[in-house]
Amino acid sequence: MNIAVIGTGYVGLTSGVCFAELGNQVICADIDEDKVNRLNQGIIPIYEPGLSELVVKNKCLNRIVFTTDAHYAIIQSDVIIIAVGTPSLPDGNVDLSGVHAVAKAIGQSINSYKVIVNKSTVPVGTADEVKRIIKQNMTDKSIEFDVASVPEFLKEGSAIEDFFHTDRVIIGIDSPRAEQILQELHKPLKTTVQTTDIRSAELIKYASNSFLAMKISFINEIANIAELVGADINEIAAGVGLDTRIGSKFLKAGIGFGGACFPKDTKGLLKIAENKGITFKLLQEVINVNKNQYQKVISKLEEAVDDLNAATIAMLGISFKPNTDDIREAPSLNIIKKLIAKYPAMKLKVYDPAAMELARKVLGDSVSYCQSIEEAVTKSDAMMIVTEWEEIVSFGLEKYKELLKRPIIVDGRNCFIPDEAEQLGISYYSIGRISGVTQ
Ligand SMILES: NC(=O)C1=CN([C@@H]2O[C@H](COP(=O)(O)OP(=O)(O)OC[C@H]3O[C@@H](n4cnc5c(N)ncnc54)[C@H](O)[C@@H]3O)[C@@H](O)[C@H]2O)C=CC1
Ligand SMILES: O=C(O)[C@H]1O[C@H](OP(=O)(O)OP(=O)(O)OC[C@H]2O[C@@H](n3ccc(=O)[nH]c3=O)[C@H](O)[C@@H]2O)[C@H](O)[C@@H](O)[C@@H]1O
Repeated sequence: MNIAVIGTGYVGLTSGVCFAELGNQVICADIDEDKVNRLNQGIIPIYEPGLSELVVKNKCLNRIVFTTDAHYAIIQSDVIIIAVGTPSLPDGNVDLSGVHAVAKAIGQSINSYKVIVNKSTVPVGTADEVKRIIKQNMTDKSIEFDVASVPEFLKEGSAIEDFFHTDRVIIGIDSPRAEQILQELHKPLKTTVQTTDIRSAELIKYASNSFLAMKISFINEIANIAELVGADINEIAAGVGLDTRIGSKFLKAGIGFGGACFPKDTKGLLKIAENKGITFKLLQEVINVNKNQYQKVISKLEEAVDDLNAATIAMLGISFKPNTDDIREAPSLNIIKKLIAKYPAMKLKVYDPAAMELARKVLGDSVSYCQSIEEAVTKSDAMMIVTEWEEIVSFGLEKYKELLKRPIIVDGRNCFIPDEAEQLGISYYSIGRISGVTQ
């Protein structure tokens, strides 16, 4: 099948190259000239395991090309996937300007029957708007087209794995002709395909992300109770998760959810409801709990270190989760901002296996950047773990103890067992567990 993907970010690039890998001809278009130039040289603009190899392979096989020319991408293709960003506006509503711009471009360029697939996360009713904008901009009004909603469920850090082994494909559609094409396109994924009406598909995406966010805020609230009553949140999550009606995933307590999607999509759903006169109080609380959760590591650091203004603190992990360089809405940024404001003389040494370049752009010279865990931790008065990268966990408690000036670890991701830290003489503070403080 000939496919155009408009918007070559985390979703567009991943789905574009995965559809190419399945044997389709894919043209990826993006307005970011620099990104397209780099992709044409085989340079991948994001850190995503396995992505580079797949792009290089499919470029060599001439199954994927990158261009800034959306017109070219549109006229060459039978299926056009919209995968542009849909960030939050200051009032929490969703910024659809990118989606609208693509719809206009499709209307202006459409030359034959196309299926337009919206993969961006968009409020209910957007497919209708896309249809209207395309029609408005068509010169030959006799050309037929269909609009579908096929939301994306991949996670950053495991995007390729998630694409090929997704739990489900949701096809929101109102035309048998388009449905057949999209069934055919997704057939090689050998997964459950649910076809539904377009509006339900659009809402399935927000409901899914908000439900997962709710699980995280719920377990974080239980963690806060566990800490006060002397229980262990990891044990609790394991026990609760054994109930298959609840499930064991997304019950990891920590410093709250970040990233480009949960914070944006929970706010987005709140607005979708509000615009229909509904106050989604439960979701509002999910957001409220998350807003405070990052402060846990700060209060624990304050408890552990007397004079933070005179201290050198190592911070390990900046990305919003491991295996990505994405720092959008990362809890690390809030932690850093707050610590700097409260303790202007504190020396903050940061290290992340992949996100240093992006962090530098956002944080400037407000922190010291380190090339390695060793550099960050050596002679620091305490360290914080903010992202549970494998490199950071496998470094091991013994080595941390050896390098730190004072053996204090504030772990926002529960990477270690408190008793083991205590046995090594480390003052270990984690989330939802009794702190193994040694004097
Ligand atoms: N990042 C993720 O893990 C997931 C994201 N989503 C959703 O997918 C959508 C895209 O997200 P990301 O890939 O993270 O965004 P991104 O910000 O990484 O990429 C968006 C791309 O679209 C390009 N773009 C913007 N306007 C354009 C236009 N008019 N024409 C052509 N290109 C244009 C930008 O230059 C950028 O390269 C969002 O709605 C997001 O909520 C859904 C599932 C997973
Ligand atoms: O719409 C999207 O963009 C995507 O959003 C999330 O994917 P992603 O944001 O990449 O990453 P997650 O693994 O979901 O993690 C999100 C945040 O929640 C946190 N988290 C996750 C799981 C958990 O148990 N505890 C927890 O604190 C992570 O540290 C991270 O900050 C969803 O998991 C994807 O299904 C969805 O497609």
